[in-house]
Order: sequence, then structure tokens, then C-alpha cells
Amino acid sequence: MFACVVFVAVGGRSLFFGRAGEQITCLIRGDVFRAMMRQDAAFFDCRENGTGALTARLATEAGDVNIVIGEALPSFIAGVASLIAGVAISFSHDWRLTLVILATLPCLILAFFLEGRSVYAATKAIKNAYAKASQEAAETVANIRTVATLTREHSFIAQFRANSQGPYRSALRNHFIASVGYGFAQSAMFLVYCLAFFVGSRFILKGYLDTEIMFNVMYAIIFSAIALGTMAQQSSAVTKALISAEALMETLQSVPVIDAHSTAGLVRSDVRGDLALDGVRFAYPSRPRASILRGVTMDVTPGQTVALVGPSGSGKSTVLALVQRLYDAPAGEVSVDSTPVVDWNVASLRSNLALVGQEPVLFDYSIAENIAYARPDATQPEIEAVARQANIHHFIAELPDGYATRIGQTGGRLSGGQKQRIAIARALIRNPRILLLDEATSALDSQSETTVQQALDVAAHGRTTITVAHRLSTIQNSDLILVFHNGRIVEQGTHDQLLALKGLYSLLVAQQSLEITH
Ligand SMILES: Nc1ncnc2c1ncn2[C@@H]1O[C@H](COP(=O)(O)OP(=O)(O)OP(=O)(O)O)[C@@H](O)[C@H]1O
Repeated sequence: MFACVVFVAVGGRSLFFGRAGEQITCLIRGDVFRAMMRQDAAFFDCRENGTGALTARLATEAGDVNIVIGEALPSFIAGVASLIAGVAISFSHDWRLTLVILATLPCLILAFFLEGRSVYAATKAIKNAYAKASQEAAETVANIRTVATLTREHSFIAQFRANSQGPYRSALRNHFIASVGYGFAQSAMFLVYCLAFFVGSRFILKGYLDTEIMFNVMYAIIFSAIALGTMAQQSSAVTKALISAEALMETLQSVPVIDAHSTAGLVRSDVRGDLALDGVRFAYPSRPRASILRGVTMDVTPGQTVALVGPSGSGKSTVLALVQRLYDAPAGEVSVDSTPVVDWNVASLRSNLALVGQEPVLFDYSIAENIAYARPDATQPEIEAVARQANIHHFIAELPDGYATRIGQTGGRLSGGQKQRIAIARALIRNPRILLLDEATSALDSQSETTVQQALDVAAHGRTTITVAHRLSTIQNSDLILVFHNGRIVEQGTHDQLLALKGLYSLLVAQQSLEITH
């Protein structure tokens, strides 16, 4: 009767736990991705194996946990129930023989524990190594054009093989240990059987029990040993899931310093558009010893066009990251509309800003969806209006599918200039008070640069604009030019004032004029 109940319970588990497991997997994945979306930039910067590997890994971790919920856990529960029932029945027949047999239990448990520990350590190493190998593979496939142009396919394959060797060897070792453990678990039943026969026959000879009782105890104990074997079979799945759960919990429990989902802080849409940095010092969390900004102070009034120029690595783009509050500066203050950015509601602050970067980041959606990405409730006429301002409407209108044209992964079916103008339209759809341009034309040829520059000039009209630029010809008309060097502003003024200074700016201008004439 009891066996039937256990059979039905175990048999029905796949129906109930399997479905529940799938649902739980989806929920865990949902929670994990929600937790990731809340994180600040520092969380992603500090990932050893990159964000792609992290995302892929977390998705499979949730699946591993499901295996335990769907299979291992019910088997484990049924196993424990069977074990307790078997031991109880055995005790009720003869406590001495039962005690002798139970004395073997600590050895079995210790063996399973040791197997679990060594599989745990190896599995963790394998997961980390595979995460690194898959990150490189994903990056290579995503950038296949560059890889093919540089004829690096073979070296990538060799590198992937080399990266996979370590995990492969660890996996072999893991399988060996798990197989020995599995064999041990399966033979445990027969070992217990032998012991019961041996000790039972001795007890019969001494007159402690008769044959019938011995067989009753034996059957009960075998029943328990089978249960123990079933539990042991699941031990490597449980071990894997424990590691997965660790990684999931790390993400779920990490509290972002800058919480994009928080409802706290100042919410405003009628922003004037002034912006200031006061004595700002900053180092990236992944490289805390490298000072990037060393006391930057700047003041931008509403509607002003300010250019940040200077040698590569001097900290210009970092200023834009701090204005968007992707990071917090440990010293000094960044403020928008006279309110420190830390007192702003993160989402509200960002909704008043728009960034156009050097490499436009577009998605494999239609052109209309890409433009409306910054404001999903935008209407078709609004989308077309910003496309006109960005100087891209005529090109889109001539496509067979017009605004419904899908642009391929990362906008691969468009030219650099077209992608950039779509990115400008996307920035404008929010009608931001502050426009941040990070070398928005530097990746373009001179003809596209002119078209995109015209679009940017229209976009900047009536807004506060901060432009990071290498080509100094594009920023000569700015209201203010700030010259960065080694994380400090070393010169500031208009183009003419800075030329008259004959300092770093005039040197940079002279260098670029030389480059053009040669
Ligand atoms: N996420 C990051 N983590 C660690 N260091 C970073 C990160 N981003 C940038 N850096 C470093 O910060 C320094 C300043 O970078 P930043 O991009 O602000 O310079 P930049 O003046 O804009 O340079 P460029 O003109 O070449 O774009 C560089 O040394 C760079 O290596």
C-alpha cells in the first residue's frame, strides 16, 4: 500500500513538478533580468567574463535550478519518505539487526558528501571557463565581418579549442567522480544486502531472531537502500543547481547604488537645461586606482553649446557618463538645473537627456520602432517629424517598406551615416533639454559627416548641447570650448580666445591642419 502511494507520488511528479518547475524557471529568469536591468554601469563593468556571458549564463542557471525543482527535489522527497518508512518497518521487526545495518549509513552519507564536494568545485570551475569561452565565441560571431576581414577565423577556432580544453578536462574528471559515486550508490544496495545476510544469519544461529523476521527486516532495508540510491543519483544535479542558485542569488540580491527603477528623487519634465560640475573627481569602479577626473569644474547655461576637446583618454566621455548618472562621482558634485544628479529620480533625469554616440546602437526592429525606442508612445507623424529634422526622412520614404523596413542586427543593412541619422532622430523624439554628442560624426566619411553635422546643428537648436569632438573643425562655433588634459580642464574659451592663448588647443588645431594639408 505504502509502496503504491510512493509510486503514484513519484510518478505524478513530472506532471506537477515539471510544470511548476517550468513556471518557476520563467519567474526566476524574469526576476534575474529585472534585477539586471536595475543595475548601474559599475555592476556590468566589474563582470569578469563580460555581459554577454553573464546573460547567457544566468538564463541557463535558471534552467539548472528547474531540473532540481522538477526532478531531483521530488525524487529526494520520495527517497527520504521511503527511507524513513523502510527503517521504521525494519525497527518494528527487529531493532538489533536494523541498528547494525544503520551503522553503515554514516559511511554512505560521507561518501555522497565527498562526491558532492568534489563535483561542486569542478562544476564551478567548468562553468566559469565555459562562460569565458562562450563570451569570446559570441563576440567573434557578432563581429564576423571584422574577423573575416582580418582573416582571424582559424586563430579564433584555435583559441576556442584552447579555452575549452580546461573545462573539457575538468568535465571528464567530474564525470569520472560522478560515475564512481553513481556506481557506489547503486552497489550500496547490494553491500547492505550482503551485510544484512551475514549479520542476520549470525543472529539466527545465536537465536536472536528467526528466518521470517530476518527476511522482513531485509526487505524493509532493501526498500530503504533503493531510496538512498535514488537520492544519490540526483546528487550531481543538486550540486549543479546549488552553484546556479549561488550565481542567481548574487544577481538578485545585489543592490544597485544607482537604481534606475527607483521612484524616489526629483521628477521634472520642465527642465531649463543648465548643467554644472563642481570639483568632480572620479575613478572607474573596475580600476579604482586610476584617477580619470581630477577636479573638473564647469558651468553650462541653458541653450549653450559647449565642446569638450583634448587628447584621447583625457576624460571627456567620462563627463558625459557622470551627467547621465551612469556612475556616481565620489568627490565633487554634478548637477542639472541646480539640483545634484544624486537627488534626481534616475529615470526622470535621463528622460531629459539624450546621447548620440560615435557608434549608433540600433536594434533589429523596423526603422519606426528604432526611432520610437526612446519613446514607445510616439505617433507616426512625430516619428516622421524627427526623421525630417535628422535629415533621414527622404531616404526612409524611398525604401519599399518605408518606416516598416527592418534594419538587421545592429542596423547592419544601413550605412554608417544613415544609422547615425536614425540615432539622432531617436534622440530627438524625446525632445530632450540637454543633448550629449560623443564624437557623433567621427566614424563617418566627409560627405556623411557634412549631412550628419547639418542634422546635429538642427537638433542642437534651442537645447543645451555638450559635444565631445576630435575633429576641431566641427566645434569651432561653440559658445564655449573646454580643453581636457589628464582629467583636468586646462584651457577654456571660444575658438578665437583659445587660439590666442597659443596653448594645447592651438597645438591640437595646428596638428589637425597639418594632417589635412598632408
Ligand atoms: N568603463 C570603464 N572602466 C574602466 N576604465 C574606463 C572605462 N571607460 C573609460 N575608461 C578609461 O577612462 C579614461 C578616460 O576615458 P574617456 O572615454 O573618458 O576618455 P576620452 O577623453 O573621451 O577619450 P577619447 O577621446 O579617446 O574617447 C581612459 O583611460 C579609459 O581607458
